[in-house]
Amino acid sequence: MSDQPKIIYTKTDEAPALATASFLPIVKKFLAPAGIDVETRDISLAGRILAVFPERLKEGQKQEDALAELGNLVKNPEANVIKLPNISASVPQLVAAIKELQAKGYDIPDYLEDPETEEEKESKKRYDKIKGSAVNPVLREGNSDRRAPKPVKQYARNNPHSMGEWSKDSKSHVSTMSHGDFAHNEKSFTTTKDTTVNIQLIDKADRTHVLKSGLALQKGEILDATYMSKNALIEFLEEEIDDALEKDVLFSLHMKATMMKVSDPIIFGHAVEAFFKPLFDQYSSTFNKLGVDVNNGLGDLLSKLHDLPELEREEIKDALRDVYKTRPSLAMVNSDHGITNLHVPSDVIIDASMPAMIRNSGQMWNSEGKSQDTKAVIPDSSYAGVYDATIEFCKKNGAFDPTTMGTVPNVGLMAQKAEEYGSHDKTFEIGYGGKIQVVDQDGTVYLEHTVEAGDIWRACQTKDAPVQDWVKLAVSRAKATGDPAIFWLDENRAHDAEIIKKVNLYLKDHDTNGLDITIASPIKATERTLERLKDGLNTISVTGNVLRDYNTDLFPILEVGTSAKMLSIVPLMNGGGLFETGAGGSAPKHVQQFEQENHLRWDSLGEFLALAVSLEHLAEAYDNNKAQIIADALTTATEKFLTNRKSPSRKVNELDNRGSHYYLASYWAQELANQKGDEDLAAQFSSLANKLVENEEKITKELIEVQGKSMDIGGYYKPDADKENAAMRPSATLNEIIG
Ligand SMILES: NC(=O)C1=CN([C@@H]2O[C@H](COP(=O)(O)OP(=O)(O)OC[C@H]3O[C@@H](n4cnc5c(N)ncnc54)[C@H](OP(=O)(O)O)[C@@H]3O)[C@@H](O)[C@H]2O)C=CC1
Ligand SMILES: O=C(O)CCC(=O)C(=O)O
Ligand SMILES: [Mg+2]
Repeated sequence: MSDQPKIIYTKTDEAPALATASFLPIVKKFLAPAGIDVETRDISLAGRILAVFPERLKEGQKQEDALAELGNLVKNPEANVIKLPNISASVPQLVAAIKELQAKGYDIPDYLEDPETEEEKESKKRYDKIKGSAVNPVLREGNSDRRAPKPVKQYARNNPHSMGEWSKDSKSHVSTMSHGDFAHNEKSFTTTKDTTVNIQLIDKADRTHVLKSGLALQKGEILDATYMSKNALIEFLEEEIDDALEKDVLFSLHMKATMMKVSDPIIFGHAVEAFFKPLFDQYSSTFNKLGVDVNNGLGDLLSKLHDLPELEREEIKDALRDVYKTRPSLAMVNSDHGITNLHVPSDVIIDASMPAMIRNSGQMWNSEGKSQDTKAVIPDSSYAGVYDATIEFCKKNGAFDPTTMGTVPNVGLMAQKAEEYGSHDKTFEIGYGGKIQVVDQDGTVYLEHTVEAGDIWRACQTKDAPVQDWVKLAVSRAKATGDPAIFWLDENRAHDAEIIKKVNLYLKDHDTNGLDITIASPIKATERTLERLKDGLNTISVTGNVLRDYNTDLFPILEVGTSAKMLSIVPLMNGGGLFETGAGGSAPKHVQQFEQENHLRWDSLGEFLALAVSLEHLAEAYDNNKAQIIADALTTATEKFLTNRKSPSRKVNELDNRGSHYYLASYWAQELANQKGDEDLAAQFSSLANKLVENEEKITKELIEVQGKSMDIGGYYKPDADKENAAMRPSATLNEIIG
């Protein structure tokens, strides 16, 4: 380990990046007296794009590959990284970021869906690595421990967020496939030796197409493979579109096109085509000529129509209007601007979108901006049952009550790209019907499926060491809390059956005396957990990677209103710490509001919580008592911050993100000035505390006065740093105190 303790604070995108411009100077000021360096690394979407085209950029434009550097660091015991949410870019977002950078004078290539020259192919390859969820899987060299800290729960109990009422007659429901999907086609096995396999397709003419070669598998690793049948999917979508019309509910598709960056955009594209089928039947050749890519949503089609002569364009728009008349209403992302659920694949992301719907009485927004019962279409049935069970529970029991409900922390299997979220390089849209095989060098076939052209086939890996670490983490959380822990695993699912064997084996490595640790299928686990939750009881959900993602938005959003208030720790397998700030995303809607009226409603509570645990980790690793005292003071200050309700308001001309940072700083300095554990620190912080307290009125006035006007920070994906800093630090008085 190096002598100098260091915390890496990531620079990301959208609302969290704005918040960083205000909060980071405060962090640096408070950590310096303990000799702690705080360094930033740019892993924003724009930063990651620039980092991969150094040969095309001028000196001064080039950017280090910070993600690669951090990817190495997290395998190191000295890693201490605070990770804010970043954009997991869908193609429309990636293209928009490229355009902005090009306009700013960066000579980077276009993103071409169908590259022809070698150079174009190479550019696409680099962009495809940046696309989707490309940051988190690289940094997450550990499993996930996410929970609502006690003061956050207490705050929600005392100040409950709004919860939409549930009616027994609600028509809202989940629709999922009953055959032909990933869940039903899964096969799985555990390797008994280190080996290398190929994935190959033998077509009906007996030709062999190697889809992936040299895939290394470690002894004890679980490999599973499955596919989504294109025909079954389309049949399902068509039935559900008709059913939504008949039941008079909104049609809404819920996917994870960002993390499942290869499979889910294809499924999304099929939904767009199925929904607007009459349009595609009539104009498919025009759309082909225009290069419309349905996987990028209706938005892509509409923007490409601009390339047509006016007459032709208007004809198609009329035809589109006619289609809407014969279809069920679509759930809207933004009814004011006519943005539907099918416009952009990254607008409706299942982990956040389903809980938001459940919190809103099971309803989504229609084109008139009103709430309406909804059919939530989740094609693959592997995990859809969790939402179905929750919705049915709410119909029966009414909405949960945040003042009395319990809590559901999560211990998630995540390390080393576990399970589905690491499957992209092994996911293929099948070109020819035939047999797809996973085969080793000796010709032994481990897994085999018969597939048709257009099916989506994928393989997932789950290494053994992460499973051992996950079981250990589950036991340690169960011990620390005394709460029951349920492994959400379905013995009837091929992959889960392999995991269950390991769980039973590795539980024996631990003293589980007196602990309540069980295994139940996701649906049964949901039902049991919800019963307990309603009665004010806590249950740890121990899940695989996808349910980790789903549950850590679902329960927090019901319990405390948002997953931004979660403590989200990734104990790295090699001893370092990755501290994620909250469990949610980068809140694009907050940036829109900020640009319109200079009010940022982003709540940095997740950053405060992450910083405190990062400091505790550092204090222990470096035996640095000052760091521990600063961490304790931050924890107490955060509690006071909650009690005094200094979180940002949603409304303009009230305390926003920046004002909330002032209060945190003021409480933090007061705690440090008053503590007795380190006189030196107390002396250093006492004048700072006095200045912050004395200037409360002046500072908050300065911070609120600037609001109400539009704000331009010179870019969306790559704002102008000076403009951003000026915008996020508008109080001259506070700036002078913080320095
Ligand atoms: N860890 C990561 O890096 C993650 C990244 N993402 C990425 O983030 C982007 C947006 O994803 P999306 O699914 O819309 O989810 P978000 O979590 O960004 O937003 C959903 C809503 O949650 C509320 N919210 C989230 N965070 C905060 C906060 N700190 N303070 C107050 N409210 C908050 C907001 O509600 P309201 O509008 O009502 O204020 C927001 O609109 C995508 O690009 C996605 O890929 C998503 C998840 C995790
Ligand atoms: O990495 C991403 O794209 C999203 C991550 C996420 O939603 C989560 O970890 O909860
Ligand atoms: Mg998530």
